[in-house]
Amino acid sequence: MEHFFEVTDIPSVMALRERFAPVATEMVDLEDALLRVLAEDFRAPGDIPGFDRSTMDGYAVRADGTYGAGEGSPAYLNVVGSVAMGQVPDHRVGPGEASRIATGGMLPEGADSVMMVEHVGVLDEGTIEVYRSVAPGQHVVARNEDAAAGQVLLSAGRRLRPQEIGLLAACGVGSVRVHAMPRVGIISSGDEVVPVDREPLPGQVRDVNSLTLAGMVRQAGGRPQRYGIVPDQYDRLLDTCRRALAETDMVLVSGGSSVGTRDLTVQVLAALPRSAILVHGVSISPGKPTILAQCGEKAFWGLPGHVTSAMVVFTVLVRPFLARIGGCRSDDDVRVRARLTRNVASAQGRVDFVRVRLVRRDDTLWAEPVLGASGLIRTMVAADGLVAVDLNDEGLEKGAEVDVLMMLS
Ligand SMILES: Nc1nc2c(c(=O)[nH]1)N[C@H]1C(S)=C(S)[C@@H](COP(=O)(O)OP(=O)(O)OC[C@H]3O[C@@H](n4cnc5c(N)ncnc54)[C@H](O)[C@@H]3O)O[C@H]1N2
Ligand code: MOO
Repeated sequence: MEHFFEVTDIPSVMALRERFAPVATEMVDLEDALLRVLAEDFRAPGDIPGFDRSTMDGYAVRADGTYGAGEGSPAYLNVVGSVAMGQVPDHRVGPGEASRIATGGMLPEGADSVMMVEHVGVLDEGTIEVYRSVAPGQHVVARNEDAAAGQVLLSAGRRLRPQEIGLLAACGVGSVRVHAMPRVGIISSGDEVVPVDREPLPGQVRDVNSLTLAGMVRQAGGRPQRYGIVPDQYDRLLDTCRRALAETDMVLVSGGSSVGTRDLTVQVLAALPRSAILVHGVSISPGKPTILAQCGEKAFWGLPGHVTSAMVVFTVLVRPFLARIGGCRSDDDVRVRARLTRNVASAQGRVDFVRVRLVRRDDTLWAEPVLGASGLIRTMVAADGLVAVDLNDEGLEKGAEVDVLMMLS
């Protein structure tokens, strides 16, 4: 009987991440920093906005001079000047005084709040009456409210979204140190696999995995590098794997990861320079025949050939490793809560990943299992995410609340 591999559970695979160090860093212009991973803590170089700033059109005032003011008992203030936008006011505001100010203007010395123009009556050029009271700080953004000088605003390992780029821009940063985008080599293997532009003969299939995996690498902030399709020949596979290993930071080879006579991947990975097989078989479904080798400092994955299995393994296992070598310390996973539309059966001793489609009905988000073999790409096309049925569960019941791990779009 064919000896099958020992399986490793998901937490044990995840613990292996620390064997792989983040890739080098580089400086990029702020304009090119979107979705890159910050390589060092970023501290505010000064207070932002740097001056007390009005958030309304109106009059800069001293709050204590407005206390008790109302429609029937207005407070009277002398207008001592106007604040020009983008300039330091040339006057101060004393007791019983006010200064005209627009949204974004710098508060004159002495003023601590802003009275909205709607709550003011102009009596003459130099006098207003105010019909409300304001509290100190009302309608004002303080000089260090966005950031105080020296404060750590962004920690290393953070993926930069448009708002983080905006914060860096507000701090006057023109370029920023980020981790390089990890290069990920992608190899498809199998005598039956043909390029997408070729008409498959009976028994052949077009190469799907090169494209799906390249797309997922990109979504995860990596740079895919494709090495095409290699037939089930030891020397040719070894040669291509060696080249990919030398030229990239992590490699994925799909197909041939199981235990069939032509499943060469594990032998090839074991023959790579400074290689150790860390995992051959993971207690998940789909995706059990997954291999993880360490070749020198780099991770080399053997993914199942089945198109859905390869995508599930990427989502559940490879992506966290890619995040790690990309220097990312935040969890990029997006999960939503939903209720199952039907019972889901599962085997004990492995984590089953059920593909689900999300449907909103009666104000409830429902997860509807998508059925079909793991060799069918249409099941992934129909799915919005994955629901994990735990190692010790025999299944989940209709109506059960579940976490849906979303496939990124
Ligand atoms: N006796 C057993 N047989 C199998 C087991 C098992 O436990 N015992 N596991 C099954 C599972 S689960 C999977 S998944 C597959 C994984 O097998 P391999 O990783 O060795 O993959 P292949 O046999 O090479 O291919 C599987 C399937 O996928 C197609 N394929 C391969 N590459 C591509 C590609 N780039 N694009 C599209 N389709 C691809 C290939 O033609 C096969 O149909 O093993 C089971 N067997
Ligand atoms: O792992 Mo296989 O991927 O169950 O289809």
